[in-house]
Amino acid sequence: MDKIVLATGNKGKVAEFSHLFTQYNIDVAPQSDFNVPDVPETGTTFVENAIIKARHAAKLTGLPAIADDSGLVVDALNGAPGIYSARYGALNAQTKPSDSDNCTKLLAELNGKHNRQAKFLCVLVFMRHANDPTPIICQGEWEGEIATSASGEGGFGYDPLFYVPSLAQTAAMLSKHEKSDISHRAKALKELMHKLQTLI
Ligand SMILES: O=c1nc[nH]c2c1ncn2[C@H]1C[C@H](O)[C@@H](COP(=O)(O)OP(=O)(O)OP(=O)(O)O)O1
Ligand SMILES: [Mg+2]
Repeated sequence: MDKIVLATGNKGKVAEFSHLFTQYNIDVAPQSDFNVPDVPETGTTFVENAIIKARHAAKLTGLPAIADDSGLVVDALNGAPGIYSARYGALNAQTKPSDSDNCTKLLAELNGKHNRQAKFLCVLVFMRHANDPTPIICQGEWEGEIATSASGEGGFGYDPLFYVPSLAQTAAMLSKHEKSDISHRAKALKELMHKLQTLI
């Protein structure tokens, strides 16, 4: 199969995917290798935003593309930040918040709330080309709780706040191997690779 472009500008995702892809015989390169810029995520669902990103990268490179749209869904916040996870802690629409801005905002919103249940969601979309009318869509979930303070140095995004009760650790305290065994992204990719192999 052709080289596949990974339609994300997030270095944390790229690092996880490069580890995850080692178990599959597939040639994947991040969109930065082709100078593909970020595209506005104007959808109202994870699926729409993943399709927007995959289509954009496929269009600019002429290659098949895989995009990841993911986020944190918090029960006590009625599912927020959800598809807005990357923009959650922004002070205005122009500036992109840091991971730590987003974590600070999440802790403030949950201040005093008893229910800390949450899950990470990951939607992966594979498009054979920019006009592919039947993208392959897969989804993975990872259940956890939002801690009351950050811990751990690994991972990215909300990982320092995402507490996994069965391991008694936050996602940021796990090694990349441990996270790649159980994460929402790993689950979605497993399903995607299974579907792709039955097609090739
Ligand atoms: O495993 C994860 N561990 C911690 N945080 C995570 C994870 N997975 C997604 N997240 C957070 C990061 C970001 O705040 C949002 C994704 O937003 P999302 O638009 O999909 O990605 P992004 O804008 O960072 O890069 P891009 O759109 O180029 O793929 O959810
Ligand atoms: Mg994004």
